[in-house]
Amino acid sequence: MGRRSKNKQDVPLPLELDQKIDGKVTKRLNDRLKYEAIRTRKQQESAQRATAQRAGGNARQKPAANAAGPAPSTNGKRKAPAVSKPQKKAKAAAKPAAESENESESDVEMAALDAPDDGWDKAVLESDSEGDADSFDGLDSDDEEAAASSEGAGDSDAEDEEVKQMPLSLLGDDSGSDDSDAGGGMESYDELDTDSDGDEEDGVTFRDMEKRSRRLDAAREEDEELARMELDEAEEVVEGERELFELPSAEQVEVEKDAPLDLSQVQLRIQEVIRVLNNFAQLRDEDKSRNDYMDQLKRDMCFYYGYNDFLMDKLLQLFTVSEAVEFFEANEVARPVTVRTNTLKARRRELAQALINRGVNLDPIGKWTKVGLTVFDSPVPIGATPEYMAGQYMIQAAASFLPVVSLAPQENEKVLDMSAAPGGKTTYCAALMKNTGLVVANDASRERSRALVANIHRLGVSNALVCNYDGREFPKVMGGFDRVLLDAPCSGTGVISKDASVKTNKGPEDFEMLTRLQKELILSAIDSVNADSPTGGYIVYSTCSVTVDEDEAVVDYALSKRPNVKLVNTELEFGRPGFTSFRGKSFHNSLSLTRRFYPHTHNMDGFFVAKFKKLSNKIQAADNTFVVPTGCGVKIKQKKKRAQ
Ligand SMILES: C[S@@+](CC[C@H](N)C(=O)[O-])C[C@H]1O[C@@H](n2cnc3c(N)ncnc32)[C@H](O)[C@@H]1O
Repeated sequence: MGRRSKNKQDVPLPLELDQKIDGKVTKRLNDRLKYEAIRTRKQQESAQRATAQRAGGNARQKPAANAAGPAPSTNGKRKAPAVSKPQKKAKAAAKPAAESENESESDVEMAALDAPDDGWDKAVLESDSEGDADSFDGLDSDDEEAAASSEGAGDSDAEDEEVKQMPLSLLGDDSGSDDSDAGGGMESYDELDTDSDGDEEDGVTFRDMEKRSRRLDAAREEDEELARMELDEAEEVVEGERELFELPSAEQVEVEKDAPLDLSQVQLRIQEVIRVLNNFAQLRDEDKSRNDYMDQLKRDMCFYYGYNDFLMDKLLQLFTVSEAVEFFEANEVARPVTVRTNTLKARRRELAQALINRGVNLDPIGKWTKVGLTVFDSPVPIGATPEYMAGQYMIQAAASFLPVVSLAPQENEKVLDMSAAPGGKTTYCAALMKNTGLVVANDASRERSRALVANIHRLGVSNALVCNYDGREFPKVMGGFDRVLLDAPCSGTGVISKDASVKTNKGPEDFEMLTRLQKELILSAIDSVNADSPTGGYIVYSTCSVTVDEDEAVVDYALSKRPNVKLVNTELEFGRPGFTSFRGKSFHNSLSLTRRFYPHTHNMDGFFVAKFKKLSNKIQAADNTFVVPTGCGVKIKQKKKRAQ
């Protein structure tokens, strides 16, 4: 079973349901408990502030509740906060480290709690959003470019309105495609403020807004700091009072098999065991080994998070125990919904405006992509807007952009997407190639290819050819590609937040079968590329799995079987280097050029990307002959190398 993820984009559940899912305590509930005391205190503060303001006082008062220390628990004793340090870290890590500026769910809640009670800011925000539709209607792309190029000189109401609605980060980025940047856009609210007569008529200027906003930010930061201090203090007290943690006896373990503890108790034990493991010399029980603690931890984490033993073992091999918890926690939270602008049909700025007009709350994904948007919430189904129907965007996970960014297909090239359905990457390739050249979109599954064809039509792709071969046969069907993408079938351990069944539905045989297939496919992908391509000669291998067996081990196998390729830089700006050794096994040093992406560090699906350059179409065989490999070990002998 395990904990279930809750999509930030979902309609919020009623509180009672939200707190208990599958009868288990969720992290959300823990967060709520943690912040309950703070919320109560803030309400008191707010009331005090209002009283002080009514009495003519201007100064921000230090909250009395805080001066008195944290709110006492019901039994009058200080209690440890419900959320562990590892969880706090996980929460912080769930913020996109590399680029995105999304707030985590509970951060958003905190921000809401911090909102002043006077309603002023809310009123301003509401009136802004009411103006959305008018301000963007009729703004065609020419107007938009003119507005952008006049940089700050705009004095029309429409421009003022536009600036109020658009996220600042979009204002400075008018590219709409990966390779162009029209620049322009307003730089800051200060500039805008120079010509905001219309707003002054309403008694509110942008400068006012900005000042108020800064004051509120400062107040919020102060509050957050106080809350942090309180929590740390409470944790320290508990730390000091804590008794030595004892592992359950063998009998207790047996009893728990039939009558498991409730989730909050298991969660506490997980925290305790991690605390011991992280300070083993000091906190261990002399009679217990590290393995004893690890065994208990695995049992508890399997139960708490709902993984099978096999996958739990595999994942624990990847991370330290603390980081493993961060990974598991991140898998309980849905990744942000992201869309890719289809630059064959729209520019990102225009698309963003159209969606904002529909009340969609969005932002660019990050600096690394000029076509991605994160959708925070939407009053309309994001997969059913007129813009979606018109093919202006694809709903696509941010991590799924990465293999295509790395592949970097060029105009007029011949590109193979070896396992293409449902077509997120095929259609991105076509867009980067501006519908020129040829994209062969292959997938072994005819069933899945229906969605591929539908997406190709919807997005207006006209340079794609769809086929249904087993990728392992491909070199015998067609070859000479400038670039090949192999987004391989995999176990999906990077996308557990989307598909929790991955936690339990794979065992050792599945991994064996998958890795064999991946190894055969990667050789076919390499053999399908023309090393003499004037513009390319590249292969990108990607998976949405984080296991080394499916990632580095497959790439290392390819390097050993195909000495006519080498790994090159993925050209991706972030991501962790791949492993060059793992559990006593060494991989080729160049594996450090591959990139790993994790939900808990990058707030995107777990992904792996490796990029090869093919150096020659032939390889030298052991018997000194040169062969042109054609995938899966089928070789055509070439003439013997002349004796030296
Ligand atoms: C990770 S998905 C591909 C996702 C796709 N690249 C995208 O971005 O939308 C892997 C795909 O591999 C296909 N597949 C599985 N075995 C295959 C094989 N032997 N040859 C080609 N495709 C295969 C599956 O049908 C599945 O659609």
